[in-house]
Amino acid sequence: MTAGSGQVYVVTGGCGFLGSHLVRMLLEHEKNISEIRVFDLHLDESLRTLSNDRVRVRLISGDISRLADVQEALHGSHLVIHTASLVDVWGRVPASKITEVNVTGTENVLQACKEEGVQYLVYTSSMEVVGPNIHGDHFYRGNEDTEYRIYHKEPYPLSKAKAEKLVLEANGIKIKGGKMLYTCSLRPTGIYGEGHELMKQFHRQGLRTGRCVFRALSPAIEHGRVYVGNVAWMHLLAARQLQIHPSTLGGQVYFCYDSSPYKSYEDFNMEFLSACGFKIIGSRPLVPYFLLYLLALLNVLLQWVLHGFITYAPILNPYTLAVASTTFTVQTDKAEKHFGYQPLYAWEEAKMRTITWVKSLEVSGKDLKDVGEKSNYCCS
Ligand SMILES: NC(=O)c1ccc[n+]([C@@H]2O[C@H](COP(=O)([O-])OP(=O)(O)OC[C@H]3O[C@@H](n4cnc5c(N)ncnc54)[C@H](O)[C@@H]3O)[C@@H](O)[C@H]2O)c1
Ligand SMILES: C[C@@H](CO)CCC[C@@H](C)[C@H]1CC[C@H]2[C@@H]3[C@H](O)C=C4C[C@@H](O)CC[C@]4(C)[C@H]3CC[C@]12C
Repeated sequence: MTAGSGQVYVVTGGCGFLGSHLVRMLLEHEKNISEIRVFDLHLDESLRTLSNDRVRVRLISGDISRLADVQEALHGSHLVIHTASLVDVWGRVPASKITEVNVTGTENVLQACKEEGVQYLVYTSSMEVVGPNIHGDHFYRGNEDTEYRIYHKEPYPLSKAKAEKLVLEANGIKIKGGKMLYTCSLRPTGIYGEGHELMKQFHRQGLRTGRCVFRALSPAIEHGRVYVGNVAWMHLLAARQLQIHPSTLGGQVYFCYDSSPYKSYEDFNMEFLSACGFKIIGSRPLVPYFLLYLLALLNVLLQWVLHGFITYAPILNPYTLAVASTTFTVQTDKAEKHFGYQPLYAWEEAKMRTITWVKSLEVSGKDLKDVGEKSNYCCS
């Protein structure tokens, strides 16, 4: 059967940062679908207006950790792209909740595929299922076969690794109707682009310091980043090709990559923030690592003391510092070899799209008001 021809796709977490780009990507580039079911705990009603005379965008409110919700959403569908996840490395939610959503939620998706006879599942995993580990082992231009000392202690990476394992192990199981389930897993590195919540935080933080970013990380530490539009495009292609070549893609993992430059996390963010007059201060870290680590530990202590009163979840904690301070870059062409993936957006276009969006944060003025900025003050 050719891919498409009036198929029903389910996108779990379809109202999220990646999910919403994926819904728009499917609408624009997947010509053979008749319905996109956007399954999410928090619905973004604006997505409903994207329906057109060819494709219906159907918003379904539900909890991935409730099997009945997932079964109902998948009933009669052809393929699931499972992006729903609690993305938390800051201690905002309890570990049990992260496991409930990311692991039990994935178990529910697999169970529902089996019971509803859904043959194809593309899972949105993460670079974090590999690393970086907290030992500081660098992963330099690695690929899907690179040996690495994987060591997970934090709830989020643990949950993504467990979920991915479940998805890959489910490849080839018998489902209702005597057919087989085919699965594959995509591992984005740090995703950036329009709507990235963390970028909003960095922008707001920078406004508070007079558009100055004080360098805290070594510029020698490279972090792989990938544009959200290319991650969405890779998901679309994987979904399409999993149906045509299930024996090639089934049970496989693929890093998500594009031509975004390898840079330190801060220098990469400055590619966009500098277009708004932000300046990075210091050619090397302005504070020694041990002081940053002490600050990270203080944040953990404050989070513990304030627990129950307020949710104190600053960007910096020992885990995020460890990840930010360890090189993790991928260099692979497995997705190209297996299903013809080529980035849809070149770096320059991804950069300009992101800059346009970051600039829109200023136009809205909300951020400026929040931090009492009177003018476009630029530090020297
Ligand atoms: N953002 C990144 O840098 C990055 C990198 C690698 C992988 N990923 C993965 O990409 C996927 C999407 O991440 P994102 O950055 O778009 O996050 P996001 O938080 O913007 O989107 C996640 C979506 O899942 C939904 N969700 C959460 N709990 C749910 C539940 N119980 N039931 C139903 N829906 C629920 C949320 O409402 C949200 O819309 C995740 O699986 C994440 O692990 C993200
Ligand atoms: C020390 C600060 C001074 O500016 C900078 C801290 C940056 C960190 C908050 C981020 C550095 C690397 C990020 C992670 C990476 O991009 C990949 C991820 C995988 C994804 O599945 C979830 C998000 C994340 C863990 C991401 C989180 C933020 C960083 C640790």
